[in-house]
Amino acid sequence: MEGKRKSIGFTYALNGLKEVFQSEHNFRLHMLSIILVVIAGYYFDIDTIEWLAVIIVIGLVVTTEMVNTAIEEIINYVKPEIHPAAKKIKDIAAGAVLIASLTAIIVGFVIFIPKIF
Ligand SMILES: Nc1ncnc2c1ncn2[C@@H]1O[C@H](COP(=O)(O)OP(=O)(O)OP(=O)(O)O)[C@@H](O)[C@H]1O
Repeated sequence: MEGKRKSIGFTYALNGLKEVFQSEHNFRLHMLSIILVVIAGYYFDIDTIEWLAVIIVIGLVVTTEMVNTAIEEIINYVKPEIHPAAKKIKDIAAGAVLIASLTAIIVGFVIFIPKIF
């Protein structure tokens, strides 16, 4: 019973991933970037620590993107009209995605630039 409830919860979580993938252009771009980074990781034979850094920033970007999308959905649901508070909340959530993405870019540069040149 407990196991079944857990698997239903997992199905809902996967459904959330599918929702974001289908509705968010940015999320699909992030997925493409992840595929390219993983290919680059294998190509340049990065070490274990470098893989860990790559995996952590990928998790950070995907998580913030999903939380940002959930926040946007909440605002669109509770405050669909124009409101300064709605703007502030969405801008802050978008800022979190920007910080996560910049962190990922910096980590990517630190790992791959010395291997390319
Ligand atoms: N209800 C609102 N009231 C005031 N400003 C809003 C409102 N909804 C959106 N905005 C402004 O428009 C920006 C874009 O919001 P929107 O909901 O379109 O997200 P988005 O840019 O489409 O995000 P994504 O591309 O991740 O879906 C917000 O960051 C905010 O500045």
